[in-house]
Amino acid sequence: MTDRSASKPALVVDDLHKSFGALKASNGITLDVRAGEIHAVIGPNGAGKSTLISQICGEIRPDKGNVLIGGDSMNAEPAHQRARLGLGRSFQITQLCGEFTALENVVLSLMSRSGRLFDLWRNPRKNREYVDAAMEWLGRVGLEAQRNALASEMAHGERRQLEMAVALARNPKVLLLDEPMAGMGPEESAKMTALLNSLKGRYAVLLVEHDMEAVFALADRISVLVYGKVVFTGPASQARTDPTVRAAYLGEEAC
Ligand SMILES: Nc1ncnc2c1ncn2[C@@H]1O[C@H](COP(=O)(O)OP(=O)(O)OP(=O)(O)O)[C@@H](O)[C@H]1O
Repeated sequence: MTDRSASKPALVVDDLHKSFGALKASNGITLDVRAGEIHAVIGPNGAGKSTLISQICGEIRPDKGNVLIGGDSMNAEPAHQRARLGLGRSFQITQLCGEFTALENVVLSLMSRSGRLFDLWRNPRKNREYVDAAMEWLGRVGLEAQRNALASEMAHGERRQLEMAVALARNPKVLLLDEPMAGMGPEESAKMTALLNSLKGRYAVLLVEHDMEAVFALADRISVLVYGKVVFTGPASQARTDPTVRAAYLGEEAC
């Protein structure tokens, strides 16, 4: 068995600062995600979770601090280059092509990863290699049977599963999951939790999620963000009982 604690972090966030006017949305955030680890970031509304993700992705520039992937600083890299260097993301609001089928969405993702988007003018389904690979990803997220369904006509939970297939098809090293359970009922949440559980150990995952049941079922470590500051980082089992966490966020939910 590999000793994960000894491995170099796949993602490092080092002293990140970001203000919007007088509001410090990130106030010196430092955390890391190790290879194969699910590290959940939780915190109350407005704590700065989305702002953190946007800075990791390169959509928002920090005022100060650094984001490193595999030990390399990303500060000078635009968002598309970070994606190319191994940063995958599933969005809080779905980003699929609604007029394309589930299969076509994954094929397009594979094409964009291989830099062959110039093939777009052709019918993407003609390309056997992409179609076979896309089918495999659809199988991994449990959507084989829905391959010909239009993304816009799929149920919310299925669209989120498809989004995961689209993100995974790009072969990310680090996966940022921004509220993957948002808008899901208990059944869909349980399905997504099972899917994320099946990915455990293969990717470095930073998970932002309000669904505490899912967080405690999945996370190896939890960081708690309050007013743009990390007030706790540690194993999920400690987060449940830590007095700072309980006072800041979990309250009676953790009981
Ligand atoms: N572009 C912006 N301009 C001004 N203020 C912003 C901007 N983006 C975020 N904020 C503010 O920064 C703070 C952190 O917001 P953020 O969306 O990162 O929090 P969050 O933890 O993701 O919240 P939620 O759980 O509700 O999604 C909030 O007070 C928010 O109003």
